[in-house]
Amino acid sequence: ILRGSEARPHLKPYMASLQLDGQHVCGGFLIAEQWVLSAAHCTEETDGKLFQVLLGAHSLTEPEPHKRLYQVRAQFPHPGSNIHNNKDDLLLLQLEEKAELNADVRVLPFQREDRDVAPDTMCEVAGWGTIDHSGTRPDKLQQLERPVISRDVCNHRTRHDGTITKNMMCTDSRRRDTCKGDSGGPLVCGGVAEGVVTASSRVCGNYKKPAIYTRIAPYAAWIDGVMASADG
Ligand SMILES: CC(C)CC(=O)Nc1cccc(-c2cccc(CN)c2)c1
Repeated sequence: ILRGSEARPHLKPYMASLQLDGQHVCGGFLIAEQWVLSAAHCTEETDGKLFQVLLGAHSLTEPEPHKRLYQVRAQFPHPGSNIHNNKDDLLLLQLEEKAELNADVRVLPFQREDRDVAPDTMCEVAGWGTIDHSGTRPDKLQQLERPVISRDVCNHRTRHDGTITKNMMCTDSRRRDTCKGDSGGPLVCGGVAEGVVTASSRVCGNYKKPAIYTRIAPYAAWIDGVMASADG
């Protein structure tokens, strides 16, 4: 998160840190006791290894009462996702066991009605992604409030030039923006997860490249189907 602020500790108890060998790679969030939603492109540099999922954390390094690292039983990238574009950029992770829910670990509901969030709506995004252009990583969760911008503005030829589909949404990226390592985190509008951070053009803080999110509502059936089939 570029030019955000430290989140109030444990006030976003749905936040997950997807880790490899103890290193934060991407964000995610708890959508059910045994399921975390994130971004498929986060698996680009994992060469087949499974993530570990840190829940209940504010600091990535300090001991905290309800902080716990969960093993992942299985990862389900959306079948339509690929490394060449941002399409269907969703990843479901089934935890090895149900997460222990408490004040610092809670499920976040996601939007199921497939209707665009109105432009200028203020939404919030959080993550442990880089906080400056030198790639400095924060130890503590950062947050940022950003206004939604219309798909037409986001698709302008000087912005994302028609690549934003009806399954994506955008927020203003002037100065304050999501960045590397924030992918997979939720865009929360009115207490409901409306989108999942995608890497889009992999530039940060440039107003000509608004932040892009995969809208969740169009994928509700896919999410329910995977959870139902894998839970048995
Ligand atoms: C395996 C993955 C971590 C690779 C990756 O995602 N790289 C990467 C590099 C630069 C910017 C970003 C990035 C993320 C989220 C939002 C944005 C744009 N606001 C950029 C993402």
